[in-house]
Amino acid sequence: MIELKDVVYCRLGTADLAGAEWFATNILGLEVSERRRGAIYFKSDERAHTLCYFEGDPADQVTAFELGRGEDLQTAAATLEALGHHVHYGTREECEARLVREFIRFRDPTGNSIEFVVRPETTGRRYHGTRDAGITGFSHVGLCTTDAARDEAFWTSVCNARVSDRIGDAPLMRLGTIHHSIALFPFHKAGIQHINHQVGGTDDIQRSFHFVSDNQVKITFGPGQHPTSSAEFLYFTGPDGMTFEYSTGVCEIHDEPLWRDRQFHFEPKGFCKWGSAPRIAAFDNAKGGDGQG
Ligand SMILES: O=C(O)c1cccc(O)c1O
Ligand SMILES: [Fe+2]
Repeated sequence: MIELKDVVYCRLGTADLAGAEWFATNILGLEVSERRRGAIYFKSDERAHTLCYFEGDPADQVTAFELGRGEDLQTAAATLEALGHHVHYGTREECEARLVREFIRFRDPTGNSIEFVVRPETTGRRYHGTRDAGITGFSHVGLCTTDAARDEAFWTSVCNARVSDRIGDAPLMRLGTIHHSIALFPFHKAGIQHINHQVGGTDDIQRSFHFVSDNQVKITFGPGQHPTSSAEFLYFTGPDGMTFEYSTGVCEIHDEPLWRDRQFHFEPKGFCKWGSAPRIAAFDNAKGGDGQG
């Protein structure tokens, strides 16, 4: 069993690095932690970085998870190779570009590019964005899946993810006590479906609803409240069509052996208690999988 501790960063390719920086700082509210040739690193909490935009193909999207120790990485690589995944060992330069000691990269069964990393850098310094979005930290990622049952089995039997709830066939899975760190949404191709940052409270969600729409950024869902995690949320569209979510009040699961995953409807009421309807293809049965949005 590959023991994942947490989701640690996303890397997103873009043809417009300056535009991505503008959005990440002025709309999303992240802090630039470092600029390097062809890449900008963003901070959202005490970690050295939780998002990196780099000059490249927008289809080049990576999600990274932290593992315990170097030995665990060797074991994980052997497990993945035995299952037929091609595993790439990060070179020294690639490790430096990710602020980690070691990492491996492979593709999940859908084809999502995944990195397992050891000893990602932290700063011990709090994050301070120039726009006060109230962000308390990077929290979860939604990945596209072309076969939810197959990919759920990968994350829960090859790795240690546990299903907290399902919306239709979409599993929301935890790695620690937070309701979910990774979620899988049926779609016709691989990719990061959304990137979540937690914010301090309802005020931040409401303030961002106005701020984001006043700045001509497309709001695709919310404000609303998820019946699953009970988090209040807002979704909007970033560079290259990426969906970003703010949420607050995500529940924690502490009764680990007793918790039973619950089944919710894959329709607006399974996604929102307040009556908001998603305008996000992978959240919509009618559109999911046909490639729109
Ligand atoms: O927080 C949740 O429960 C949730 C549910 C559906 C989709 C999401 O992105 C979520 O974060
Ligand atoms: Fe989410």
